[in-house]
Amino acid sequence: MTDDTAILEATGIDHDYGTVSVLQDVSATIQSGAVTALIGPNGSGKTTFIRGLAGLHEPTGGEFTYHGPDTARQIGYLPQHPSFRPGFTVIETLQFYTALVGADEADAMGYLERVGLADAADRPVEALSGGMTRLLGIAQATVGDPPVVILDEPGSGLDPGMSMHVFDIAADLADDGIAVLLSSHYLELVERVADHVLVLSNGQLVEQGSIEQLHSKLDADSLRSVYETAVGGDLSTVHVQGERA
Ligand SMILES: Nc1ncnc2c1ncn2[C@@H]1O[C@H](COP(=O)(O)OP(=O)(O)OP(=O)(O)O)[C@@H](O)[C@H]1O
Repeated sequence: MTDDTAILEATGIDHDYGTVSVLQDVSATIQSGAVTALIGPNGSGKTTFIRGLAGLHEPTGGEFTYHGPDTARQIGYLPQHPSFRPGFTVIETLQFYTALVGADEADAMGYLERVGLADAADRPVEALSGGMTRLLGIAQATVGDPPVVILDEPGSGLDPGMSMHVFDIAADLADDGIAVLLSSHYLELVERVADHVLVLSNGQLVEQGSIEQLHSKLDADSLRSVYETAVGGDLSTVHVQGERA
């Protein structure tokens, strides 16, 4: 993995909400053919950074640069709380998204099969459980085969088997050459699939590297131990940025 494969780049990103600064000078690259994991405590700025990478909001400072091919869809995105327009079935919903990116509607079932949701194809989206809605969100993020797929907490709300399955999907996408960025609190699963890890704490990138590099740098034998050393402080308190916590 070298910078030659960097497809998405964040340079000196600052993000403020009003007077509250939640990201400070964050720089990172996302590589093709690799899973990059973004980890950090609640409120550390992961979703804010991810939404910026996905082009959903402008940073206060710095810039995001996309270096990839000029495809119909460049970045697929799973939001932290996916929701779909009621009144349509699962397959109709995915067919809508495939049509939107100019892909073949007949491919919709393939995207559903990949996330294990084919049996729910004819179910109305409002009848899906929380976990099934997230799986549909992951399928939606891959529609049109974008070269970058960004998944905000893909394992959240899924049972242990399905969360392992979605991390395996992320690894498979990377094996196919896609740049995958995911955020997660499931450190054991991150450790299993991530090629590169970004550790965000209190709005700053405090560590980054491969699992092996982080183990060796922080003299740690697990990602959990890397996390605890890198994040430090009181792990049982949410640090509310801009407030005294
Ligand atoms: N729209 C907003 N307006 C004001 N503050 C916001 C907004 N969105 C997020 N924040 C604040 O920015 C900080 C970072 O939030 P963010 O959602 O990026 O963190 P996170 O690392 O994704 O957290 P979690 O792991 O809990 O999902 C938090 O203090 C949050 O309250």
